[in-house]
Amino acid sequence: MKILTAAQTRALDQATIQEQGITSAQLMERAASAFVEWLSHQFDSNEAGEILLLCGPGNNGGDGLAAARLLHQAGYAVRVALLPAEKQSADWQHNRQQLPAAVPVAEMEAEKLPEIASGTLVVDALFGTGLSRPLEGLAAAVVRHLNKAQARVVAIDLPSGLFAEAPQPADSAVVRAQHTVSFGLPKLAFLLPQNADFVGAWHVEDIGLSKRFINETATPWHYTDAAAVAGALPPRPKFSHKGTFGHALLLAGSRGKMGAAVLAAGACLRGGVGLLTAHVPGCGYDIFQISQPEAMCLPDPQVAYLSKLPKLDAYQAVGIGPGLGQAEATYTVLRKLLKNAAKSTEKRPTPLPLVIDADALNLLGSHRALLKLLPENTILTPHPKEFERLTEPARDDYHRLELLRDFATAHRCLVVLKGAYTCLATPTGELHFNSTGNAGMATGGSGDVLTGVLLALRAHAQLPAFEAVRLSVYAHGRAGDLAAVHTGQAGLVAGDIVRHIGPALAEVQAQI
Ligand SMILES: NC(=O)C1=CN([C@@H]2O[C@H](COP(=O)(O)OP(=O)(O)OC[C@H]3O[C@@H](n4cnc5c(N)ncnc54)[C@H](OP(=O)(O)O)[C@@H]3O)[C@@H](O)[C@H]2O)[C@@H](O)CC1
Ligand SMILES: [K+]
Repeated sequence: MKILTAAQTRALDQATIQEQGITSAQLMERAASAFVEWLSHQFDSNEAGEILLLCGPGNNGGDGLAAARLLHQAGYAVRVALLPAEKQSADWQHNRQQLPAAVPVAEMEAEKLPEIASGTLVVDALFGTGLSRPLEGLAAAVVRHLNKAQARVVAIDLPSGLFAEAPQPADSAVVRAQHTVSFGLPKLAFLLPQNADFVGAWHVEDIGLSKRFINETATPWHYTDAAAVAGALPPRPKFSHKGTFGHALLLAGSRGKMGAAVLAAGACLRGGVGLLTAHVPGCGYDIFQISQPEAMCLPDPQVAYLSKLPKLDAYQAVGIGPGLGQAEATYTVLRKLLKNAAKSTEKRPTPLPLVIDADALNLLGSHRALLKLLPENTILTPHPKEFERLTEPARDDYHRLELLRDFATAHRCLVVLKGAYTCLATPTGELHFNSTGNAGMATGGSGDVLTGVLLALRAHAQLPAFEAVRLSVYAHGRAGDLAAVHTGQAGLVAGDIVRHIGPALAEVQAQI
């Protein structure tokens, strides 16, 4: 699913109106009906009580006025508070005229802000994508008044005061909504942690916007939903054998952190790899062999950490990092791996696919000269702190996305920035936000599991790099969601994610 800017969204409205031969008031009616349908599913008229709709002067306010009429007609008790302005949009005026006289309407004033009793259901229809500057004066006072009340707030399209794709100055007034109901496509602002308290739970309602316009409009931002990955995993041919799905090498573990190696290996096996060999420090040999009998194991001559790089000829992908530690000898292993993976051979004309995680990322951060050795299409999986060590501290979440995009394009690699909406940056500068996963996955070992899935799907001969990474991230989150059904979020551990990778991948497997 694409994510568009506010300006592109306005053009999308216009394209829809022209293409479908409807008026802008009819499109507004669709938006308001979709909103009212969502609201009435959520709250019946008893639960809702008297609903207060705060309406601004533009089309967001127009949506609010149309919603007030539809709610009134559906038997809800409503009252409207208008934000005074010099001019109102044409569709606002149309819907103001259509509002039945039985609906109480008041104009807000600085000294006469609407009373909002605790628990009141408030619809925020002050400003949407037309916000052109931070709120001040009466508008800011209304928003602060609303945020102080103990109200249940549902925002139409965007919480008022929030820009759709840019940061607002610190301390500016923004509505804190429990729910945001938007139309057609999600907005970039919904996906960033710094906006979580404003946006609340967000929902996107279909209002029949022009598919042609969406297809033809270029954007760097994408949202990976079920439709984006449906059928992405090729079916396993009947006459396949273990060689068909690649042989992966995992370099992982150090004394006290063998669990990371075991989890990554388990995830790689459940991710469908044909063969897996793990290279682990001597102290991890028994641990690994006993806990992963399906994998092969090469012990390093060093007991506590990795000091040698095995020959790479037999492998289709290599993962390095989980539980690795940052010993000097291990840094040498990483440097050698980057150099050898980049070399083309007769059997392998392109670089050997690599997945770099955890301490291998920290080693890259502390030896940045290694960055220029990264083979094309290498996958890096930092969390925000690890990413900062590779680049610089970000001013805010929007700046972090810029840094992410710059890093992926400069180093021609795929960077998976882990978080609630894990963001995959591609060498061409696209950003793909993942839709699956839950807060239960914020637990030790989750990242090691992702590395294992990535390793399996990168070893898969039929999956190009980008598809393999997007699918791995999606399936990892989905496995966490399936696991949480049984464990609850608090009870979820990384091993539960491993056990649900198979079912998650089965959901996205192409059917023939
Ligand atoms: N996308 C869709 O598919 C559909 C979208 N629809 C809806 O339309 C909404 C967008 O409507 P919109 O363009 O009229 O903008 P909106 O947010 O109402 O505000 C504009 C007004 O606010 C003013 N203003 C701006 N900033 C201000 C400030 N800081 N302080 C004070 N004033 C400020 C601005 O004035 P100006 O900037 O010109 O001074 C102008 O008067 C969209 O979010 C969705 O709800 C649906 O109806 C149909 C389907
Ligand atoms: K709003």
